[in-house]
Amino acid sequence: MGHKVLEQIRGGLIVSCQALENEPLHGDGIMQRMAVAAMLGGAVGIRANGPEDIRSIRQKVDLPMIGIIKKVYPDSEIYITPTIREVELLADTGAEIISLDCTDRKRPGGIRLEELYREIRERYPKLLLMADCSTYQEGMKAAGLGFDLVATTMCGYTPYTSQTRLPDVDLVRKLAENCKKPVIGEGGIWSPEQLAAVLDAGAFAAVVGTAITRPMEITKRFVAALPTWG
Ligand SMILES: CC(=O)N[C@H](C=O)[C@@H](O)[C@H](O)[C@H](O)COP(=O)(O)O
Repeated sequence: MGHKVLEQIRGGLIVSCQALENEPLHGDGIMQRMAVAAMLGGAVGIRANGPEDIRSIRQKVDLPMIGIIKKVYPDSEIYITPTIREVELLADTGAEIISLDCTDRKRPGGIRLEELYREIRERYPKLLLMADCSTYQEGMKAAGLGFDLVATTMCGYTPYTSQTRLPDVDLVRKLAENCKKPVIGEGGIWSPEQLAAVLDAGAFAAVVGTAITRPMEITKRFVAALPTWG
């Protein structure tokens, strides 16, 4: 199964359709509609947050899904699929790929990434696992552990990486050249030109979220560009 899913997403655009509880587009089947729009627009996959959205999208969209659960624990900064509990919930949804934070930070309960990885593989051998990383070292480590896909998702979102040059095309290139796993360019892609640059740098596929599915953030960018008069 894994191989087929990878072939389906190769060279394509995956659209992230997420709205957290505090965001205007949360609930009411809106992410399902976003995902249908993305599919009709030519997306090859969908990234979604939480069992409810994943199941609802699945009813209308027959594309590979990257499932995550964003959950904040008091003892860790890691919030994308932080523990085995979120993996269990995601495995139940049938999402083909599960993505988890693989940054070099303390995990909830002090569990090490190696331990979590081993447990997931033992219990869910068929799942494809994607590593949301912020640096080259983290990506190489995840690839070495056996993650099926390595993504640049967290670049710019850890205290030791910077948002100033997203998308980090050089990071994509370096990982694609060295990690021997499909690399997913994700994070800060705002234009078709940037998407093309990420793929040109060797990404296997790329994820675009905010620039397509978060109208509040898109509006902010336009508003910020308004000339100030008077
Ligand atoms: C850092 C983090 O929490 N990233 C999240 C991961 O699921 C999402 O909020 C992003 O929208 C997603 O990665 C796509 O990236 P962008 O929205 O920049 O195209």
